[in-house]
This record gives sequence, C-alpha cells and structure tokens, in this order.
Amino acid sequence: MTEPRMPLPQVCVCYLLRESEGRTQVLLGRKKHGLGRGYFVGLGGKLEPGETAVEAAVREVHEESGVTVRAADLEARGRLTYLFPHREAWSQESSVFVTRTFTGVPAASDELDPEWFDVDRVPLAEMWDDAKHWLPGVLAGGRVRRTFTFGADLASVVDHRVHVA
Ligand SMILES: CNc1ncnc2c1ncn2[C@@H]1O[C@H](COP(=O)(O)OP(=O)(O)OP(=O)(O)O)[C@@H](O)[C@H]1O
Repeated sequence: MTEPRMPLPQVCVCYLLRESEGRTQVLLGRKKHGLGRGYFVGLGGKLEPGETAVEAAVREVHEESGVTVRAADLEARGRLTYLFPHREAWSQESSVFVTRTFTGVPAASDELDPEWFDVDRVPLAEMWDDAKHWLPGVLAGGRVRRTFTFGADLASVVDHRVHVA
C-alpha cells in the first residue's frame, strides 16, 4: 500500500460518556441509512466544506441526537484511516472525539436511535470490524492512530497497523 493516494474524505465520530449507577456508559446508535447501515456507531459523519473536525462533531452530535456539545469540551483522541481497496469510494479518515460534557437528552433522529451502553458491554459484534481493535481502549481513556484495511467482503479487517504514512 505504498502508491500515492488522493486525500481521503474526512469524517468524525464523537463518543458521549456518562456515569449511571456507578458505571460508565457510552452513547451509540444503530445506523439507519448509508454507509454502515445496521451497525452500531458513535455519533458522527462527514465534514462539510470549510468545517474542522471539531465543528463537524458538534454539528453531527446535535443533528443525530438533539444533544448539544461545545467544541471546547471535546477531547481529541486520535485518528483512524479506513481503507477499502475493493471499494475506494468508502475509504475515509476519521477524527475521534470523546466528551462527558453535554446538555440535553438524546432523542431518535433520521440517522439513528441513540442508546446508552456500559463501556464494558459495547456491542462490538454489531459494529464495524475495526472497532474491537481500538474502541475499548479509547473508551477507557486512551488515544488511537491506526490504519485499517478492509477485505473484498467490505466488512472484515484484513490488515491493521499503527500508522501508514
Ligand atoms: C469502516 N470502519 C468504520 N469503523 C467505525 N466507524 C466508522 C467506520 N466507517 C465510518 N465510520 C463512522 O461513520 C461515520 C461516517 O459515516 P458516513 O456514512 O460516511 O457519514 P454520514 O453519516 O455523514 O453520511 P451518510 O448519510 O452515511 O452518507 C463517522 O462517524 C465514522 O467515524
């Protein structure tokens, strides 16, 4: 994978965390449309022209759940590169954010029905295949910089590495 690539489409994802009865929970939802339909995902989506990843995360959290987050409260936790050599249009780079500070109660949207999960019980088997490699670490306070390559089935991670220049 050394050939030069066009800049990849930029997306963001933002994990909202809360404490409930002594347990830490994360807000996820099953995606209703588009790329990754049927998978549980964090709130997020594509950056609009001229937007920074943080600005996009603030907007997407609100659009998808009705919850308000402030840019200053988002913790940048890293970047993920998703490569789909068998479907180049799906390749993306994602900026990952986490926050415990938000206002409002999550509500269903056209994109997903938000649901709280204990962080040690996230539905990894119903998420994109890459999530099991990094999401538990990020939800436990860590950072991530990884590149994942998906196979011909467009679902399985066939290679993952800490960084591809
Ligand atoms: C391939 N492995 C993956 N693993 C984990 N999460 C993945 C993902 N691939 C995309 N994501 C997330 O999905 C959102 C973008 O989704 P994406 O569909 O591109 O954007 P958006 O919802 O704006 O548009 P559509 O309505 O679907 O066109 C964004 O949060 C991004 O982090």
